[in-house]
Amino acid sequence: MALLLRPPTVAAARCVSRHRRIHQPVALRAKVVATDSPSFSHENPILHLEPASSSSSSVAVLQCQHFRTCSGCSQEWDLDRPHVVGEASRFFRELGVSDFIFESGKLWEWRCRAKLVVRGTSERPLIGLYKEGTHDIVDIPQCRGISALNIQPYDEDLGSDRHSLKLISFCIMLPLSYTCRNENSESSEKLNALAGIIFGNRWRHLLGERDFWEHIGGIDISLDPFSFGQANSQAFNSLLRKLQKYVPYGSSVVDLYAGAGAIGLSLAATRKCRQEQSICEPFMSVRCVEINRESKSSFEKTLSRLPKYVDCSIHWHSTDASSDPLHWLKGSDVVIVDPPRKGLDQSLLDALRVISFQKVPKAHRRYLISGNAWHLEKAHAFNLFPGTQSIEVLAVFKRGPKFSAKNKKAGKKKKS
Ligand SMILES: C[S@@+](CC[C@H](N)C(=O)[O-])C[C@H]1O[C@@H](n2cnc3c(N)ncnc32)[C@H](O)[C@@H]1O
Repeated sequence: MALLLRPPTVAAARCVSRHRRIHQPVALRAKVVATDSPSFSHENPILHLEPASSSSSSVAVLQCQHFRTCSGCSQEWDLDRPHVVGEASRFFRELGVSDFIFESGKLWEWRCRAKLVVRGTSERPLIGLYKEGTHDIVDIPQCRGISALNIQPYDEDLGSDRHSLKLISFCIMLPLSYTCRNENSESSEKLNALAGIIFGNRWRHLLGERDFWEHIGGIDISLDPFSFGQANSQAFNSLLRKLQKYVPYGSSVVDLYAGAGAIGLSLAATRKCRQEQSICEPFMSVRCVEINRESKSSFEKTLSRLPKYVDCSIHWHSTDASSDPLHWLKGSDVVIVDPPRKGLDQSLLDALRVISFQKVPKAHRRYLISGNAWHLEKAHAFNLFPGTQSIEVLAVFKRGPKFSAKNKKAGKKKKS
């Protein structure tokens, strides 16, 4: 089999634990990237895993009047240090990562996207989340996570920042997708007065700016209502910036579970695939693989706004990443995997093991890092959902077994 994943390859996984209460066990979801050279630096401010000082904990308090009733948040104190971080740290230490780091950004009003339920009456609408374990709506006008409900509507004359626009487009449109399935219904006509409506699997733009743009990871990213979009753009931006440092210039990247291609396209733009690159420099390519066909138009819009100097081969593939995954791994130096919460598809996991270390006996191929097929190199955690027990971890894997500093020294001596 001709596999072009050249050793030593790096893989990075973005893991997520989404647990409402701290006593629940931690589960991690992974996003994988594979690269050739581990060049990276730490330029962003990083919160290391040291006990939080009393002064910092007194500052990072949720102070939300809905905390007891709303199911959105599960941690009221130390928002900059979710309890789950300790568990995650132990988890990664056991896997050989001693310098697990956790980065926290905006702690309030960080949420740019929210799916809220609308109930109540037209005189007194209730907009919020279900009460834990019920179908009762908790109205959350003073929510500290999103500023949507306090925000002034976008004013063409006065202007408004991107954040306001974003909140309006997503907080108004998504609830309508739930209440208005029939385009010809009486209520849908009434709703036509609003900005945009989602009908089943399509949406209609009615007024205002048609396209919604965010500047993340160094590029303008277009997201329509059907494309996956991260809830915390600022923290996602930090994650992307970190990830970019692990991807060598000129890599062949495959972005599996790509959504609208935010990760793949930001790598294409930032890993310097310039026209004027010399003949001996490697040529970068990016393939985005996504099952949701609706994301393609967002991908194409983003592509159209990439800087002119980006001159690498970039392709979109509307398909299931889990069917014939080897096809996507072959010829890739970097594999990014950012699956939905259910995690990586088994077929892809199998393919990653097969492609990474062909000599591992079949019986040992139980986990990505078992049998020394891959080893976990780094883990950077990001506070993507302050107030909850959900963190996202960019985990970097390299192909083959981990060599200790001692072994590395010995190897170098031998070479010389
Ligand atoms: C967590 S989102 C990640 C999106 C993107 N990486 C981002 O950060 O914007 C997971 C994406 O995987 C897609 N997906 C789910 N199952 C898939 C499959 N079997 N093959 C390809 N894409 C899939 C979903 O439609 C969704 O867009």
